[in-house]
Amino acid sequence: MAISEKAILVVDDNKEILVATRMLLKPHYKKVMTLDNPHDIANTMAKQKFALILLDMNFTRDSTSGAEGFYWLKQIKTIDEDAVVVLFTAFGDMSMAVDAIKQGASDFVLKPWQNEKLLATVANCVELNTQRQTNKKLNQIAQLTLAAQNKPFENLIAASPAMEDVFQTIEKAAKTDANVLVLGESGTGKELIARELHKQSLRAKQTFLSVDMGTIASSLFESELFGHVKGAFTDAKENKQGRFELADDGTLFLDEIANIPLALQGKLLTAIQNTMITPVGGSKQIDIDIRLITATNVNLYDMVQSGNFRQDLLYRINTVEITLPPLRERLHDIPLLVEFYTKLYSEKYKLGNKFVDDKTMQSLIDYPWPGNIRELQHLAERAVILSESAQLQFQLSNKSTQIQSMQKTPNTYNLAELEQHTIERAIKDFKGNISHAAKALGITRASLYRKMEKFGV
Ligand SMILES: Nc1ncnc2c1ncn2[C@@H]1O[C@H](COP(=O)(O)OP(=O)(O)OP(=O)(O)O)[C@@H](O)[C@H]1O
Repeated sequence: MAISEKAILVVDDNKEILVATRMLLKPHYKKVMTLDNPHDIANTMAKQKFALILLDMNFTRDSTSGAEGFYWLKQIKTIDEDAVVVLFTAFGDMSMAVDAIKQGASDFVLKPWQNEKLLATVANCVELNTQRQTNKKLNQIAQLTLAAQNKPFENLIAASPAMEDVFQTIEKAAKTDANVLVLGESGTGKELIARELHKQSLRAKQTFLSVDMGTIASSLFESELFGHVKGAFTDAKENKQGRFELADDGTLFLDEIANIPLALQGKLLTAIQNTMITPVGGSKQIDIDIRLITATNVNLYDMVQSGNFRQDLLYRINTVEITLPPLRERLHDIPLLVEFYTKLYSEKYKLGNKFVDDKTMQSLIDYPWPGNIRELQHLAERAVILSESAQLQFQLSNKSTQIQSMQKTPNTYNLAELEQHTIERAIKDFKGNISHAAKALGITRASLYRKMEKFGV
């Protein structure tokens, strides 16, 4: 067995015992210290961290009660609550053993001991100490991560003046239960803002439930939002709670709110107004208490004008409105975001330190970022993976070529080129609304994003 680096302390007033334990343990543990006076425990513990303390129960001659052992056990635990202590005595009995464990000892050894047994007990307890230390470290890391995540604006990178108003509105609105509508182009961070509002709200410890209305088939909208009862329709084999009920007491974030069909908009309005829902096929109303945050990259006011969005619903959901500026209007943020994501992906893929030279950074600041922060994030990830040196190269798509290619149908039979062209055309025709473009293309939003990434659209 390899010699362990761990330190062990033995405390006993019988010097023969100290010599015997030292001889037994020394071949296995690098540091074995002994004390014949328990009053020296505090000083010794202050100088050295021990993986295990073997402690005698009875220090005064003729004493058999174990009271002294319990006293010193308590002192050790006061100094270090994680200390692993094994008590030994010549007069032990089971009830004393149980008491010792209750008071924080990890194990109990009877004198005279069998060498093998004592070594096994020591090895087990040293392992216990290692586990305790690891768990403590993990807990600390988890707490720090949680604290970092819960710090206001911790995950939001923004230093540009254009974002100052946004942060101020979040601070004012978060603590109220007001409904918030977040507007902004695709990829500007609307969901992140919704999460920030929740994090700073009085509901922070409750659920934050995000529902992307762009990915739910319109025939399932009502059941997804309000739930259904068994037998309500062919596939309704069980009662199912809807998103409103699942988010009860917390925050419900409805992304791509413009995708809700007119027929359901009235039901949504009633649910918000009455703070009650009725599952599909059910007759019982259920009270709900949610904070509603909605988001869209479509101009809802235009939709109201064209009769595609109910004005009364718009006025219900937009008590507070937050408009996120596109990245091209947040020039100060571009270098910060580039650095943030470069570091993140270099660490994630363990690719060492990467950097962006001034000329490249300037080209990133000048680039119009049609896909906003999502695009920057993807390009940074790709640059980190593909760059052969520490100096990063970004593959920015050329906007003018893009616009030209959008206008002409390519004279080719190449399927990939035709696919790219159709995707670009759909995005253009639906004015950047990814949900609508994906729907028209007959694919999901996630798959459209993947294809956009692949073609550098
Ligand atoms: N201020 C920011 N700092 C760091 N990362 C950000 C910031 N804003 C957005 N991001 C990142 O950009 C990506 C897109 O953000 P998000 O999904 O919130 O955008 P969105 O506006 O909701 O997009 P969509 O309209 O397509 O749903 C996410 O990975 C998010 O973490």
